[in-house]
Amino acid sequence: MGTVSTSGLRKAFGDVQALDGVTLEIPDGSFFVVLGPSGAGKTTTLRAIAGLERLDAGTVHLDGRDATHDTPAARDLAMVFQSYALYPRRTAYENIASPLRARRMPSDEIATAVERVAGLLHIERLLKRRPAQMSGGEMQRVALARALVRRPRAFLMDEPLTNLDLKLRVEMRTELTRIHRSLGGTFVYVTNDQVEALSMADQIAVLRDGQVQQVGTPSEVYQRPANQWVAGFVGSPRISLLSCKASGDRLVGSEGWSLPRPRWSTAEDGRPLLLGLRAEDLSLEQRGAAQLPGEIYGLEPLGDRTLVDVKVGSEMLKVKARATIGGTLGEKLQVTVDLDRAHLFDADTGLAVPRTREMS
Ligand SMILES: Nc1ncnc2c1ncn2[C@@H]1O[C@H](COP(=O)(O)OP(=O)(O)OP(=O)(O)O)[C@@H](O)[C@H]1O
Repeated sequence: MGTVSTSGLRKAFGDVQALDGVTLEIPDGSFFVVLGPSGAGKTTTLRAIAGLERLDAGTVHLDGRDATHDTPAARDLAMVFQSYALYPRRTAYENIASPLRARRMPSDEIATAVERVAGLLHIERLLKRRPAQMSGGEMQRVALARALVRRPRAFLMDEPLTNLDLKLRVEMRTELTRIHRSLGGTFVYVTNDQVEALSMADQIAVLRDGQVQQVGTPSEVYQRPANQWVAGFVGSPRISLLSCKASGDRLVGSEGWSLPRPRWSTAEDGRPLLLGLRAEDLSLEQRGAAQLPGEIYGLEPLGDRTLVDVKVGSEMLKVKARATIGGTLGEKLQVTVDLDRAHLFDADTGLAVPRTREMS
């Protein structure tokens, strides 16, 4: 088993409220990602689970049992840090074997376990080398292998791919999800990289200023962000937001535009709203009744497509268009909006406007 739950974790460092009531239910066997910007409290959450942080309030339960006052060792969790923290004088084999040696496992069993995990991480040929003879990416794999060689209750990983170059990072994302599937343990993985979170997680908890903003599957967090902040943090390019109000069967923009009111919207007439539109839900092709008038402000060719900045009054939309799009700066055009995929947020609270049940 490897269920991890936290309830109302609070921790202040001087004036900084690093954790402000963090409650998480991490199911056994899940790949659970804690996502948030720098300073959100991700590392502190992980350290609290590991027993490395003295909490001001809150509890940590492991497999349903209160472990709040257990020592780190008694919790039986393996932690991988951003820095590899390998023993410099030991070979990769000895580094990976060290947690098993500490548990006095017989050496033939250790050899089998190290070979198995080395195979999983494709590092068989590195086993005789010392850290100084390895690249950063290789050391990172050895550090992961050292954590994965045991079968702890759960694996806690703090941005373990941060020090890798982009190509290796992308490869390791696939590797880690594959390893998770073949090992089947609980992974609690901290990152500030939303692509990493969306591509690897079963469940994502989005953290900001020590508070959980939303917990959900990657598609829930992306397609049904709980609030304007999550909508802006998850997704690249960033979601565009236009101020508007609902009025009868129309949405009326502060910049003078008007769109049919989305069928799913429960927004109250006259209340200040923000219409959230992702770049892929906008098009420069003329179809349908939902169109916004604007002018081209910028063109960013990305190879397979072009990102177009369109000015709508004083507000800006990012549109994902075909690579072959023509168009010149200042050109007037209409942007087609996929209203079923649009988002509405209350401009005062930032909370997503609830959707009618049949459209949710
Ligand atoms: N030992 C400490 N002493 C003082 N302040 C701390 C300490 N540890 C963390 N903090 C503060 O608590 C807040 C949360 O820090 P934490 O490291 O948990 O954030 P994070 O989300 O992991 O950020 P990053 O992505 O930059 O690692 C930050 O404002 C940080 O400066």
